[in-house]
This record gives sequence, C-alpha cells and structure tokens, in this order.
Amino acid sequence: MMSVKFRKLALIGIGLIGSSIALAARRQGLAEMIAISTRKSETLEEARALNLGDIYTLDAAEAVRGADLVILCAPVGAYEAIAKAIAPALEPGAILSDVGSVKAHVVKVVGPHVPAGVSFIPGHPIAGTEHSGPSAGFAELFAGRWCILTPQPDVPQAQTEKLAAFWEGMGSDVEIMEAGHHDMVLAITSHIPHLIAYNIVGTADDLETVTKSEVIKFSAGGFRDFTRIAASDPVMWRDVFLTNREAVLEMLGRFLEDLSVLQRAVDSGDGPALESIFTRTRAIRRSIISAGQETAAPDFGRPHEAPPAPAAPLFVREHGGGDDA
Ligand SMILES: NC(=O)c1ccc[n+]([C@@H]2O[C@H](COP(=O)([O-])OP(=O)(O)OC[C@H]3O[C@@H](n4cnc5c(N)ncnc54)[C@H](O)[C@@H]3O)[C@@H](O)[C@H]2O)c1
Ligand SMILES: O=C(O)C(=O)C[C@]1(C(=O)O)C=C[C@@H](O)C=C1
Repeated sequence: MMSVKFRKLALIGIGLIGSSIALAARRQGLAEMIAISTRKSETLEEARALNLGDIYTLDAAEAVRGADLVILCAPVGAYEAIAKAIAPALEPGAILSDVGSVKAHVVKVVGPHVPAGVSFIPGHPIAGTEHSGPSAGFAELFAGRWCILTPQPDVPQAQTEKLAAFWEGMGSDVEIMEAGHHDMVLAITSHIPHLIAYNIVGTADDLETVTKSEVIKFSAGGFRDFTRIAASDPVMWRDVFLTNREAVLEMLGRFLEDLSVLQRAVDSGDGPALESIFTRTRAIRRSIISAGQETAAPDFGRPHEAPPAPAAPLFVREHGGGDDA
C-alpha cells in the first residue's frame, strides 16, 4: 500500500464526517497540518475545543490557501456556494475532493468552478452513523468501509492514487466509479432505505395519534433499527433527495413494484411466494457478512450495519464523469 502525507489538509465543514477525517488523518499521520472551516462560529469553536485541527477559520478561501488536499464535508446543498468561494484560492497541483452522498450533482455544481491545474476527484465514504456535528466523529469510522472515488476526466492518475492512499491510510477500501452509476447504486442501498425509515417511523407516530394509543413504546428490534436510521440529519438527507431525484425516483418505482408483489402474496395467502422471497434475502444478508466488511469494521456499540459489498461488474474502472452534464 502506497503511503502518503499531505502538507495541508483543508476540511470545509466539520460535522460527523469532517471530524472523523480530521481524527483519522491525524492519528495515521496523513497530513502535516489540518485547516478547518465552517459556516457558523459555534461549530468552529466546538471543533477547536475538540482539538480537531491546527487552523480554524470562518473563511473557507483562507482555509484552502496553500492546501494540497481540500475535502468538502458540508451538506451537498452548500457545495456550489463553497466552490465559488474557494475557487480563487485553490492552489495549482491541489486535489479537490468531497464526501457527499450523491456524486453527479456534485460534479455538475462544483466542476465548473475548479481552476485549471486542480485535480477534481469527488468521493464518498460509505460509512456513517445517525449522529451529526463535530463531536460525533471518531477516527475508526472508515475502517473496513468502502470509499468510492469518481475522478474527473484529465485528472492525472497519480493524483487519484494519492487520494486513494489517503483513504486507505484511514482503513478504507477504495473503488473507482462513474458518478451517475454511483448515484443509482446508492439510491437503492442507502437513499431509499433512509426514505423508508423516515416514512415508517412517521406512519407509526401518526397511528399513535389516530388510535390514541401507544405504538412506538412497544417497538421491538426491527422497528428500533428503523428509528436509528430515521434519526439521521434532516438537512443532509433533504439535500440528498433534492440532488439525486432521478435515480431515487427510478429505484423507488422498482421498489414499489416489488412491494406490490409482496402485498399480493400477503393478500392471497401465498406462503410459498413469501417464503421464497424471504429465503433469497436471508442469503444476501449472509453473503454480506461472509464478504467480511462488517466484521472488519470495529463495533462501537452502535447497531452499525455494513453496506453490501458492491459486486465487481458494477464498477467502471476508467475515469468517469461523462454522464453528468
Ligand atoms: N452522515 C453520514 O452517514 C454520511 C456518510 C457519508 C457521507 N456523508 C456526507 O457527508 C457530508 C457531511 O455530512 P455529515 O454527516 O458530516 O453532516 P453534519 O451535519 O454532521 O456536518 C455538516 C457540517 O457542515 C458544515 N456546514 C453546514 N453548512 C455549511 C455551509 N453552508 N458552509 C460550510 N460548512 C457548512 C458544518 O460544519 C456542519 O457541522 C454530507 O454531504 C453527507 O452527504 C454523510
Ligand atoms: O450507518 C448509517 O447510519 C448510515 O446511514 C450510513 C450511510 C448508509 O446509508 O450506509 C449513510 C449515508 C451515506 O452517504 C453513507 C453511509
């Protein structure tokens, strides 16, 4: 594994993901200096109190000046404004990346602001929790988890390798993917599961009002797992659904078709159909466990599920980016 050390890492946004990068990069010696910038002074002060970096500023352009690695760690809806603000201060030779949960939108809104000589390599660590803010981070978050990189055309291979080495240094397995493909895959494996969780918890709460009885109090394991996901950051997830609309709607259509198959099987009392579907999904869960990512990641006492290990044919190994005009 290639080892890497950046001179100055600039993190724009310092919530769960930004603070986890700061802690992991420092622990693994991946950056000599860490500059942190946030929009609100309270968040910046929280980051300072947690000793997450070396430089703290409300001015994102100041944070990126002289940085050889810049990672946007804010909600995706804030990216365009941040990109405009930092563009004049980005150094030639620097890598500009991000951690956003959607990728084609990021390419579309940030791409046009990236100056010549700066390598734009959007990224997405497939790791997280339902917690947010600077105190939510922990250095082990990325260990044994995928990080997807979507290098843009004209980015030198060596720059992508450097960024991959950075994520590998934090314990991740790196895959290169085309942005539009990323958005389709993540729509079904991450975005729709969150939509379902938000919905089911909301429905149960509504039922409580309608039936004037306690519903959520009696929730058992399965529902509790949904409540964890449904506690995820509302602003971050609002932005995901606003910016991955098409892929989410396409996958939601397929999901609803399959749900109506289940509905018909329940309605008609079709036991063999139900058993056959449940047997297939049980095998998928078991294959995820045996693929190893779940056991490789440390258990922090949170009911932390690993994402399904993406199957090899899903990946485009060449540089992507042509889909996202
Ligand atoms: N939470 C997860 O599970 C997870 C996992 C992978 C990727 N992501 C992505 O990581 C990014 C950050 O998510 P998070 O979970 O760390 O969120 P978070 O709410 O914990 O932190 C976001 C941080 O962004 C900053 N911020 C907000 N608006 C800003 C603005 N306009 N300008 C500058 N900074 C601003 C603040 O410092 C805030 O603390 C999002 O784009 C999200 O899609 C999240
Ligand atoms: O474990 C969780 O709490 C998560 O929701 C993490 C999760 C996911 O869906 O797997 C959420 C959003 C991301 O962009 C990446 C990871």
